[in-house]
Amino acid sequence: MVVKNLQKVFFPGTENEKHILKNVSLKVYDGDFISVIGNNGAGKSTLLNTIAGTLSADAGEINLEHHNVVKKPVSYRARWMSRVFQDPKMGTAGDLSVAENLVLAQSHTQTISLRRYKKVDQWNRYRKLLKTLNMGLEDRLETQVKYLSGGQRQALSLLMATLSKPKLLLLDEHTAALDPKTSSDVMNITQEIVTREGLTTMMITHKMSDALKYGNRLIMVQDGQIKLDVKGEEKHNLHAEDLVKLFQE
Ligand SMILES: Nc1ncnc2c1ncn2[C@@H]1O[C@H](COP(=O)(O)OP(=O)(O)OP(=O)(O)O)[C@@H](O)[C@H]1O
Repeated sequence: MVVKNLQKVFFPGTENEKHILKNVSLKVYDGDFISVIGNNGAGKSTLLNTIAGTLSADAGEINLEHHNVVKKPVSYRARWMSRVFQDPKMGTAGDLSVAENLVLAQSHTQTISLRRYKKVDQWNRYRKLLKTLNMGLEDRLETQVKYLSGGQRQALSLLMATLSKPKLLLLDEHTAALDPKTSSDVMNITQEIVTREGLTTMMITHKMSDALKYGNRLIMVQDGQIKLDVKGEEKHNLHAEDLVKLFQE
């Protein structure tokens, strides 16, 4: 994905006019796993929202799979993108069972009927996939999702978001609402799925330790611009204190 000169202005032409994305350009390479950090209000979610299409950009380009999607609706971009939000309830349907949720996620790219999901091969496939999450969900295929814990539900959201192997996975503080142990479990699952499927991923996090530990690349957004963009060895050599200093500049 290539983002070029992306701009977002809230309340244009009024005294409250706010330039939130100031000509942001970013080249995301296939297989990049990017941690996105930055102060509250820096523009991280706005960046993800304009990429996903839930917010329209005021100027700039977003090139995805050789299409400039900047003016395309969310539904058009959704064929290439998946997203997991902070609230585990956002990515799953509480009144449907675990299996039914997986059918819905699969029907994103394939025609599959809710009535036929119990076919044995499908059922076994789901069981196998759920087992990889290590959250005991493989034995709860018929449980309504609203009865799962936040961690189980977020792990399921992650599985659903990645079932159709998106070209871009957007994680918007997806572990922020979880307790430390569950958050760490969900991060490990994230790492495993992203690596196994080779998914290109952008993950907003406020946890410096996660930003440093996970992914091959780290960007810091500050005041609507990309202040830091490091990868590989350079990222590996960064420490939390370096980031804290940058936050204060
Ligand atoms: N729909 C909106 N209308 C007006 N202002 C908005 C809107 N969405 C975000 N903003 C403002 O844009 C700025 C950037 O918000 P954004 O949510 O992108 O920041 P963030 O870096 O994700 O922050 P946080 O870490 O707190 O989630 C903030 O000042 C916010 O108040």
